[in-house]
Amino acid sequence: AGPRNGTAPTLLTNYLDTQYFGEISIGTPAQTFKVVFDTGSANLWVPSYKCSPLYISHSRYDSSKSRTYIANGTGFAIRYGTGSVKGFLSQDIVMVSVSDIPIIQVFAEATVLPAFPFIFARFDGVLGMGYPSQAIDGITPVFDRILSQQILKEDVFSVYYSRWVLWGGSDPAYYTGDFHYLNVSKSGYWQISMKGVSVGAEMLFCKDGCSAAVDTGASYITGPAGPISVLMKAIGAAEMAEGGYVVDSGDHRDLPPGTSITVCVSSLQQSQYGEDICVVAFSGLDIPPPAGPLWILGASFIGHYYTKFDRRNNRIGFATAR
Ligand SMILES: CC(C)CC(CC(C)C)NC(=O)[C@@H]1CNC[C@H](N2CC(=O)N(c3ccccc3Cl)CC2(C)C)C1
Repeated sequence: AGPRNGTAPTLLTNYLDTQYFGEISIGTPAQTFKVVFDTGSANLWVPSYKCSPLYISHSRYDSSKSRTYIANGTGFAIRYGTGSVKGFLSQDIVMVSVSDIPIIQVFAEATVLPAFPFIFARFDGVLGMGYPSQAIDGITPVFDRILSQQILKEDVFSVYYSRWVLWGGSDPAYYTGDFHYLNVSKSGYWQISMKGVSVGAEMLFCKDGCSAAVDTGASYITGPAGPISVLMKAIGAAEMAEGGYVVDSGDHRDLPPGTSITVCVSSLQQSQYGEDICVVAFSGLDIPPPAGPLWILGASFIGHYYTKFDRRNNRIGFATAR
C-alpha cells in the first residue's frame, strides 16, 4: 500500500529528553523493536536472540520465527564514540512506519553489547539514518532502500523532536517561517560548517569556523573537551563524576549539605534518584581525526527546531518548530 500522500510518520518516545526512539518491525510475523533513528551512523542492528541474557529486558530478533528470514552470517562490528557493538548480518523484511513501508533489509543481529552505555538504553537497537559511505560492511542503509522504491514525495526525512520522524517530506503545521538551509560539508556525515560558538554576544570558540555533525542519536551538544570545560566555567557549571555538568543556583547555596538543587541553564531536566536535577545540555567529547575534531549538535540542539534532512540537495534545513 505504501504511504498515503508520499509521506509517513514514525512516532517517537521521549525518554528523559536524552533518548528518542520509535518502533519498527522485522520479519514475518512481525517482531517489533524500539530503535533510535540516528543521523550519526548508517547501520541497522537489533539484539539477537543469541545475545547474552543480560539484555533480557530488551526485545531480541529470533530468525527461526520468521518465514522471510534470509541467512547471511557475515561478521559485523560498529565502533560508536561510546562503545562497540558486534554481531553478524541477516536479511529480512523491515517495516519502518505504521503506514507500512516494507523493505528487504540487511541488518546486524547484535551478540556483543558493552554494558556501558547500553544498560542505560531504553531502546533495543539503532537505525542509522546517515549516508551509505558511513555504513559498515557497505550495507545499503534503510533510508536508501526506501528512496529506491520511489514512493516518497521528496527524498527527505524531517525530525520534529520528541514527537516523530516524517519520511518523505515536512509538515508546515509544525514549523513557522522558512527553512534555513546549510549544505552538507562532508558527504558521508550529516555534517555542516559551524561559523563559531558564542556565549551571549562573545564569540569564544571555533572563531575560524569548525565542523559539526547534526546528530539525532546524540543527547547533547558536545564539543572538544577543552573548549567545553571553559564554556562550563563561563556559565558556572560543575562537572559531575560520570561526566556531564550541573549548575547550582546561588540562592540555594545555604541548603543542608547533600542536597543539590540546580537551576536550568538548559532545556534538559533529568530526574535521577527521585530528585529533579538539571543537566546542562553540553558535554565534552574529543573525537579523534579523521572524523574529528568535531562538534556534535544532538537532541538538545535539534529539539529547538524542525529539522529537514535533504538527501536530494545534500543540505539540512532548520525551521522554527511550533
Ligand atoms: C563518533 C561519531 C561522530 C561517529 C560514529 C560513526 C559510526 C559510523 C560508527 N557514530 C557514533 O558514534 C554515533 C553517533 N550518533 C549517536 C550514537 N549513539 C551513541 C550512544 O551513546 N547511544 C546511547 C545513548 C543512551 C544510552 C545508551 C546509548 Cl548506546 C545511542 C547511539 C548508539 C545512537 C553513536
